Amino acid sequence: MPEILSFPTRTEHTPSKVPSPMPLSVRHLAFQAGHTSILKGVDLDLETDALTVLMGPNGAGKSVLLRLLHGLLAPSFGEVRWNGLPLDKSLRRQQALVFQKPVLLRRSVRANLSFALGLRPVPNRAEKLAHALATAGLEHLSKRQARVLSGGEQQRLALARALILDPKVLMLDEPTANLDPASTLFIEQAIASARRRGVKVILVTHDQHQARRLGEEVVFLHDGKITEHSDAESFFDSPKSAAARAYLSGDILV
Ligand SMILES: Nc1ncnc2c1ncn2[C@@H]1O[C@H](COP(=O)(O)OP(=O)(O)OP(=O)(O)O)[C@@H](O)[C@H]1O
Repeated sequence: MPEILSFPTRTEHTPSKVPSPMPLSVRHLAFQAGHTSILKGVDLDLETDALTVLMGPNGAGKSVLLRLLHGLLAPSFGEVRWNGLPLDKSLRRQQALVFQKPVLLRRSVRANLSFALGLRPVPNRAEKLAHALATAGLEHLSKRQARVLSGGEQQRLALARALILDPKVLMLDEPTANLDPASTLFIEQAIASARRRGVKVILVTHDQHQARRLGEEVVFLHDGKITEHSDAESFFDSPKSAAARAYLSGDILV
C-alpha cells in the first residue's frame, strides 16, 4: 500500500504567534513602469511570524511587491525596511525567494544544493546537504541534471535550496501553480514545517484552498493597493472590501 499523506491544516500546523524574526515595515511604496503605476502607495507592517498569504487578481502587483520586498526591484518611491533597516546585502542573505517557475543551475541536483551552501561559510555542510536531499525526497535523484527533473521535482529542489541556508524569511510566488496534488502537498508540508521552525513565510497564491490551509493572515492587493489586511479566518468568512468579496466569489474584477 502506498503511504497516504494528507494536506496540513491550519489548526494542525500553526503554533501561536510570536514576533517575526525579521519584522517588515513598508511605507508609501510605489513602483512605476514607464507611465504606468503598478504599485500605488503600499503601506504594510508584518510584525509576527504568522504565515502571511498575499492574494489578489492577476496583474494586481503581487509579484512586483515580492520583488520589491526582496530587493530584486527598486521602488520608484517609498521604502522597505526589515528589522527597521533599509534592505541591504546582509538582510537579503537572510531571506529566500521561490518563484513559480523554478530557477535552477544547469548542474546536478546535488550541485545546485552544494552551490547554495558554498555561498557562505556553513558548518556541517555534508550533513546539511544530506538532510536537504532527504527532506526534499531527492536522494535517489541527486546525480541527475536539474533541468531534466519533472516540474514537481524541480520545485522541491528550488525550495530545498531556498531553505538550506536557514533563511529567516521565505517568500514564495505561486510555488505550486503548475503542480499536481501530490507535489503540492509535499511543498505545502515543507512550508508548514518552515513556519513551525519560526521562519516568516510570505506566500502568493491564487489557490483559495491552499490559502485557507496555510494562511494565518491575508493581505489582499487590488490594482496596486492593499485593500485588506486581516487574519485569515475573518478574511475568508467576511471579507470587508468589495474587491476581495468579488475575487473570492470568482467575479471579474476591473
Ligand atoms: N519589471 C516590470 N516592468 C514593467 N511592468 C511590469 C514589470 N513587472 C510587472 N509589470 C506589470 O505590472 C503588473 C503587475 O504585475 P505582477 O506580476 O506583479 O502581477 P501579479 O499580481 O503577480 O499577477 P498574477 O496573479 O497574474 O501573477 C502587470 O501588468 C505586469 O505586466
